[in-house]
Amino acid sequence: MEADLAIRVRGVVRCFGTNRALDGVSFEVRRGEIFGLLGPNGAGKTTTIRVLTGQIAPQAGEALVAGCDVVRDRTLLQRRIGVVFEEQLLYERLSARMNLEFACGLYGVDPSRVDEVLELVGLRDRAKDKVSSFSSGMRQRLMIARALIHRPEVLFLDEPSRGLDPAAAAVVHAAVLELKRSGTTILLTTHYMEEAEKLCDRLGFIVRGRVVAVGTPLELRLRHAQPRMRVLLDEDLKERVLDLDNPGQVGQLMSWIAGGRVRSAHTMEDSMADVFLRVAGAKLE
Ligand SMILES: Nc1ncnc2c1ncn2[C@@H]1O[C@H](COP(=O)(O)OP(=O)(O)OP(=O)(O)O)[C@@H](O)[C@H]1O
Repeated sequence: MEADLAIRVRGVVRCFGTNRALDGVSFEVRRGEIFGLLGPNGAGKTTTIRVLTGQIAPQAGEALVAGCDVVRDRTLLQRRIGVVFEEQLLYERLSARMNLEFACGLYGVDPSRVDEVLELVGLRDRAKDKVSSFSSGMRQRLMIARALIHRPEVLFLDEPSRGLDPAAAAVVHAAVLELKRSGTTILLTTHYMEEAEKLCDRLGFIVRGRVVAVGTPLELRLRHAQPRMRVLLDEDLKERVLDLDNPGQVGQLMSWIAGGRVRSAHTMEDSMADVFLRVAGAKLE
């Protein structure tokens, strides 16, 4: 695998019965980047993570993660990756510190690592508190801390802000960015487009088990965004949205301007959700 790649996925297929959950997934993640896999419910995000973390085997294709083949080198893979899934549990009646010391024991890591990971996720001052007193955001950060105990090269986060309010999500985002600074490669899944755009260096759009577009948020916008203009006419003050790629609509706008009928005209920026829908829609047609 090329030295600057942390993940390389080629043509991965995974079926559940007759359902092709992954239908030839291919993408690459560079070392040290935050890569976001974006897609609607059932697109195959969680299944991709389960394949890349060695939990289920692909039926075709290959995937390399942190230099390990996810099928042949599963044991070594477990030492090189960390995973946070929604359904994972913490020990509610134990303190944050004890949860992490327990994880140190599992991985044979010196307990002095606990303070480092607590610091990374901003939970050092809550170390002694029982998990049962933690908010959802704090639990999420503790799960991230636990996944980091053995200094994984690649961290997988499945829907890291699912169910969190914007303030709690922002704290989780800060922890993810801090990790990136420490050199960890992060692959996260989400269906929150705006969050992905803010947090990720590059995004992959996944639709029906295929990665249909990959790029930086800016690249995806430049490639797929549609220039539009919001126009208000003097006569009825009703807002009209014009597609500037459509010559007929541009002609219409010119004639309104020439006739002195335009009260105001503003260009509109597509949201990442608009960009996604355009790419996904084109692939589904
Ligand atoms: N263990 C399983 N058994 C049967 N079908 C499964 C299993 N896991 C996933 N699937 C199916 O595979 C497809 C992809 O599911 P997956 O959970 O990967 O999607 P997702 O993109 O993570 O969706 P969500 O955003 O809802 O979590 C879906 O059609 C799902 O029903």
